[in-house]
Amino acid sequence: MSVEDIQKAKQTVPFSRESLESVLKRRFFFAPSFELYGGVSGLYDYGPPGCAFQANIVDAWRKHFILEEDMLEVDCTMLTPHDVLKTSGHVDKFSDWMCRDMKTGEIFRADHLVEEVLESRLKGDQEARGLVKDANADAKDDADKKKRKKKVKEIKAVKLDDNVVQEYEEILAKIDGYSGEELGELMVKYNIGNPVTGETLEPPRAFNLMFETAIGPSGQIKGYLRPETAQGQFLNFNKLLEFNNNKAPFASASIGKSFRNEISPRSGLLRVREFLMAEIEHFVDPLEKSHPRFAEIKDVKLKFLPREVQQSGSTEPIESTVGDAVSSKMIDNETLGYFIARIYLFLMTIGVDPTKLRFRQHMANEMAHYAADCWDAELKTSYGWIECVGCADRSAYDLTVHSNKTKEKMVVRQKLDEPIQVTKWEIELTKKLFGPKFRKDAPKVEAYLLGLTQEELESKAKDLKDAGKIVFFIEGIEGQIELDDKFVTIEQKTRTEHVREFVPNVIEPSFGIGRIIYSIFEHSFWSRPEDTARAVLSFPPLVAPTKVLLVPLSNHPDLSAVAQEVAKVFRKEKIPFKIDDSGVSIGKRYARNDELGTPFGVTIDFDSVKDNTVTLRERDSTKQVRGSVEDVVKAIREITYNGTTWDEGTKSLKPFVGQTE
Ligand SMILES: Nc1ncnc2c1ncn2[C@@H]1O[C@H](COP(=O)(O)OP(=O)(O)OP(=O)(O)O)[C@@H](O)[C@H]1O
Repeated sequence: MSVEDIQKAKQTVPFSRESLESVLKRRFFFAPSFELYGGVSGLYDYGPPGCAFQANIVDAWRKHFILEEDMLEVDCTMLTPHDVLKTSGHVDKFSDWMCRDMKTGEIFRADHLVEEVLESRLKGDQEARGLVKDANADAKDDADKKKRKKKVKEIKAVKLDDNVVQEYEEILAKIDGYSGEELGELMVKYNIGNPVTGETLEPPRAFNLMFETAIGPSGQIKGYLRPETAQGQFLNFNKLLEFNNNKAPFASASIGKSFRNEISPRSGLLRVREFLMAEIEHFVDPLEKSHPRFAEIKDVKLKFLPREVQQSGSTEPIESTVGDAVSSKMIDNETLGYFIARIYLFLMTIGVDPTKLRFRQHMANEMAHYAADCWDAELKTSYGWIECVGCADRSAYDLTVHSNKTKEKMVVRQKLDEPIQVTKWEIELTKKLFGPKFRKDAPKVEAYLLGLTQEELESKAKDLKDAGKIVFFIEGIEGQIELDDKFVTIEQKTRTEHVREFVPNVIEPSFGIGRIIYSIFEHSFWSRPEDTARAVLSFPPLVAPTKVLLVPLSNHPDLSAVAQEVAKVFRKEKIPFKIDDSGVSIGKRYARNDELGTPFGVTIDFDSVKDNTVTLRERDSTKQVRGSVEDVVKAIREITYNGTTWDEGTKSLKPFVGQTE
């Protein structure tokens, strides 16, 4: 069955989240954690097919990025001490805006609340204008009708003024960029309160999303569960640079769990409190952000939603090649463009629907102040457009702040062809005076002064000149420290340098694996038009949890014996398979596996006993071909792992019209 045929089937039987959820639950792809105890929102366990699917996606990610790009993988601890996350800015700024209903105690995430309320008012407006089709037109049965009716009831059909519609649309296009204060103003201006009771809510206040903990029995080391894997990679920068023979650019990568205490996690796997992330930190010269392999991807055509389009209140993407997007400066630089294209190619490999993917640029107020540019790969789901991969140019921020805090240089040294004259602030210490004055603290004070940045030295030089002394504090040393020019001199000096030192900039593609997994569930889910109860998950064979369903036609011992022989071959070839020798009809057995997304069925019948041939069935088209076990296994291997098409992979096999579904 071609992609077009599946699209047609999807149009005939519209997507239903309830049906998908029922399949995912029934087949135990994932389930709420601690269900027996009532569950905790935002925490999920993956079952066998979910685990296999996730493992295959991670494997594809590792091959697509780490192997293909020769990245340096690290696996860092999830427990992070306070100082690290204080320096990175997470302790002070990693928060969302929450508001509380003083009467009911309910808590809402302010931006999501504004978004939901305005969206539902716009839907109500559409309905009042007669633009919404009868919600029950394609209801499956009475129960379905009831469910829909309940939903429709929640949306009040109220016509809005045209200018209000425009204001709402503009706000929604910029919803990710508002501050708490701005959200509070919007809530007052548009009378947004508790959506059920209408009660006014407290003004939004910042809620830090990190889970706090204490490390060690004394509880004295304050720490957090990491909210991203990035910090571990930054802190290992010097070791990685050395491992890479001191050459840049290079990239590190890490796959692991991150934790965020989301305010109100309600959209299944899309917003959870513990999730698997795969992150890349590509360290690049700030003056040279071209990419040696850019030519390979420059013709990739993508849908972009740049800042200017969003500012105008539109959500209509622009189609452009990555090459044009970089040369027109829509994307800041080649390396960022290269990664955006590689993200796209990866998402295509694992089964994302290209018509439901766009790259949205962050608005200026949505980006961290240090970021040079940032694009999100957003996937369309029944929950709307969801950010699944962030791709940011974080400039030199992270390495600079950690280096300033720890006084450890984090720089790349590049030998220059021609020496250059460099003027810098330099500090000199009269060390023999430090011992008597500071005793055991002398080394600490010296290290502090020698670690001052150029900006700090400039300002201290001014203090020394104007006030005759410098004044500073050091953590762990009591009181303020004052030093005059007998202890330190700070001067600008010009020297000839043969080596250039620079703090690399970081381009960071950051993948939320769970969000991608859920989006693929939605993108690959459809029902057979001839029997709408028969649902299929059309995963690409590469990532499908199980590749083959092995089905003996009956329980006859001769067939079981052949099945065991064929199973041995799959085991040897390391092709994940399952035998289904349950007594149920072959159609039922296939239907069960369509729901698990198993791409191939291999059927064993009485001819197999005679001539060692088997039937190979393709999940989507239900096409069947026949050949020797050896040829069938070869075809499965080619199609699954080498990306060969069905027609190409099975051309040496004979078409087969035999067992019916
Ligand atoms: N609560 C979550 N549950 C699942 N995945 C998440 C969650 N938060 C972030 N991610 C994933 O991690 C990736 C990188 O995180 P990033 O900090 O850029 O997200 P974010 O901008 O905070 O997301 P959002 O605005 O949706 O909360 C996201 O693209 C997403 O795929």
